[in-house]
Amino acid sequence: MQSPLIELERVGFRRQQTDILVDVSWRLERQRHWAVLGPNGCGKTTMLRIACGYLWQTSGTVRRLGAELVDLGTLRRSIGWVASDLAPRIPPDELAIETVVSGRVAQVGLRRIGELQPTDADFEAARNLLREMRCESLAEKPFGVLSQGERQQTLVARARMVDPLLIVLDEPCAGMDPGVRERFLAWLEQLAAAPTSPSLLLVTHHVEEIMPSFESTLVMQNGRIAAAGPTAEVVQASLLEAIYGIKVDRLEKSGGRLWPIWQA
Ligand SMILES: Nc1ncnc2c1ncn2[C@@H]1O[C@H](COP(=O)(O)OP(=O)(O)OP(=O)(O)O)[C@@H](O)[C@H]1O
Repeated sequence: MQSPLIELERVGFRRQQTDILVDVSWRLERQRHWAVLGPNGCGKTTMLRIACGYLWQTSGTVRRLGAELVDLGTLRRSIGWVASDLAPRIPPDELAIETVVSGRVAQVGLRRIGELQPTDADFEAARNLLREMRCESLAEKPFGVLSQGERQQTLVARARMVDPLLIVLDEPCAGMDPGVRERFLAWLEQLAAAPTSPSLLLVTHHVEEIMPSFESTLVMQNGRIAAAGPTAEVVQASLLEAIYGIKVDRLEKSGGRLWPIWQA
């Protein structure tokens, strides 16, 4: 049996006399998709940065790709990180296809790469990815003119250039209007349901963004795991009320998704 992609065992993270993560134990199996929920500042990003080897825990054990010590190069090629701090760093005049190709060397801005010149094969691979992900039409557009949804699609394609085992999407729908968001989520669901998809971790503040293929959900509160398991069991009105401190009138199911109706 293959080892889990990531295993956290009683992980803690402490900074400036403050416990940011406490006793976090969680396991991400290969080819599973998880959603991560939790109020602002509860430790979601910190936990994922530790899980992906961008930050080191101050207590507990983390196994990435089945080992406590993994070569950082291997780790970077195995995990794609798509977060809001990435898009502003992409040169606006860079073509989307170039942005995707830049994922090959995990560097932002293809034209700054210098010695590591991309090959025709890299461009072909990038174009194939965009085609497979049904966004080939973006290829020749400058990154700066893409919509929020198209930017996220391009960044996911970029993350896939190294054929990662896992892609982390940290609030990918932030700032999207409802139409852009729904189109992006439909596209994400197609990707998640495809047999070639890497594991996907979706951090979100909005329960309705948890698409049906995200069968598991992790909920954090105050640096601890409040619940983790099958989405349908974990995402309950009582839990949402407890973590967000606001009444839920009802939780409706539509299109395989859960939609909380918050009480005014
Ligand atoms: N290096 C650090 N030093 C001190 N405090 C930190 C550090 N990193 C994170 N924090 C604090 O830890 C808490 C958790 O931050 P984190 O970014 O993980 O939360 P989050 O759940 O991702 O929040 P959001 O939903 O707002 O993005 C926050 O209060 C943050 O200010």
